[in-house]
Amino acid sequence: MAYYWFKSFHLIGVVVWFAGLFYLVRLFVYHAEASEKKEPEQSILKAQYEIMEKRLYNIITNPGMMVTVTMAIGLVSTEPEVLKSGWLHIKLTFVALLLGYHLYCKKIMKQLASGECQWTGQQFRALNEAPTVLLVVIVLLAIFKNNLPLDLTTWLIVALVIAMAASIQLYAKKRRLAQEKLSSSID
Ligand code: HEM
Repeated sequence: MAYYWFKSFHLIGVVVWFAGLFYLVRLFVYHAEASEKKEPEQSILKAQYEIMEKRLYNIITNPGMMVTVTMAIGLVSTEPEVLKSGWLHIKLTFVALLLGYHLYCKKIMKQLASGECQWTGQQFRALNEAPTVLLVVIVLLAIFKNNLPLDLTTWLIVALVIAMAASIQLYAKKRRLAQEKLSSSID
């Protein structure tokens, strides 16, 4: 029974962690784009995004990560046999990348707060696709385990996910260009 409790809260942790990661980098987009605004709007926006990022990281993203990892430890200690599974080893490699991404976001947050970050909004938009790829791979490994098929269906699904991510980027770019055109015609 303990295993099911750990698994339930492992999944709840995953949902919270990813909600936090996705929203955090979206805030980085707005934070970076605030540099294009005139004063005092720029300083007001930057100060506000800094507060929002810190709160999001401390109250949602970090606790989500901790719950996921703690419950995962609960899972493997209840059923240590699972540690011998090949799929878990591959999954852990991707989880390590995800943890690296999580820590990198914290570094960016500090750089944005100190005004040292050189990233543009467009670069943050692209960065925000990285956890999507990790999410898809980790979930597929957790569900299919050692039977993850590498056939046409899987590659079609991967292509669909990439196409969706690319179209979101293109749509955002198109919308931004239209916005810039509108504001230059007003000026
Ligand atoms: C901290 C490292 C992690 C470890 C050691 C770990 C370990 C495990 C274990 C042992 C299970 C139970 C498998 C089963 O009973 O069939 C599980 C389930 C699951 N994990 Fe993780 N996990 C980790 C992180 C993650 C992350 C980051 C995600 C999502 C991005 C994730 C997604 C899932 C999913 C969707 C399941 C449910 C699979 C099922 O019920 O068939 N895990 N995990």
